[in-house]
Amino acid sequence: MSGPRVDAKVVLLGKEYVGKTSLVERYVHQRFLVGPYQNTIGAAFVAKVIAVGDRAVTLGIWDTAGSERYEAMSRIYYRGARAAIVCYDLTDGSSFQRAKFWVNELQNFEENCRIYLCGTKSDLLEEDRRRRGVDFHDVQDYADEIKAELFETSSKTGQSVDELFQKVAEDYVRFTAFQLMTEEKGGIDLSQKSSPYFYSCCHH
Ligand SMILES: Nc1nc2c(ncn2[C@@H]2O[C@H](COP(=O)(O)OP(=O)(O)OP(=O)(O)O)[C@@H](O)[C@H]2O)c(=O)[nH]1
Repeated sequence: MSGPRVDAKVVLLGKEYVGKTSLVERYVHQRFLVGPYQNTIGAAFVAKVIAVGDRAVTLGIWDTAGSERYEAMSRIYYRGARAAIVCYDLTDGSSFQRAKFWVNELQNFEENCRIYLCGTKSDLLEEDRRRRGVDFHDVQDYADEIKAELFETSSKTGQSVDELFQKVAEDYVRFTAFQLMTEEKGGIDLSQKSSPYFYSCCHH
C-alpha cells in the first residue's frame, strides 16, 4: 500500500504562540481547540488534498515549533519547501519582527520558496481595533517589497484560512505545471521509509 504522494511541501514558520498549529487545525479539521496553550515540540506533519480546477493537489504541511530553542530544527523543515506561510500575531509587534527574520532566511537559503505572510488572530481585532499591534499598510508595503502574498486570518472564526491554503495550492499549480509535466518524479512517495519526508514527528 502506498502512502500519500506530496505534490507541494508547505512549511509554517513564526514566533511561538502566533497560532501556527491553530491555523493547521482550522484548515485540516475545521476546528478551533480551546484549552491551555501547548507549544509544538519539533514539528508536526499533515497532508491534505485540495482541488485546483479539476486537479487534486496534495499539500504536505509542516507545522514547526516557534520557540527559538527549536530554530535549528525549523531550518531543516523549510528545506525544499515550495511555499512558506510566515505567521505573525496581529496583536503582537514583536512577532512581526520574528516573521521578518524567517523571510530573510528563506530569501537567503530557499529562493524557490514562495512566501505568504499571515497575520493571525484577526478576531481579536474585530473585538477591539486598539489591539492591533502591526500596522496593515506597513505589512502590505513589506509584502510588496518581498513579493509575498498577505493574508489576515482567524483560526477561531475561520476567516481567510481556506483562502490562504487555496492560494498556496493554486500558485503551486500555476508555477510548477511545466516542471510537473516534464519531471519524471513530480512528488515524493511517503511510503518509502528512506524518504526525508518520512520523519516521525512529535507535537504537543
Ligand atoms: N483568538 C484567537 N486565538 C488564537 C488564534 N489562533 C491561535 N490562538 C491562540 O493562541 C495560542 C497559541 O496558538 P498555537 O496555535 O498553539 O500557536 P503556535 O504558533 O503553534 O505556537 P508554537 O507551537 O509554540 O510555535 C493558543 O492559546 C490559541 O488558542 C485565533 O485565530 N484567534
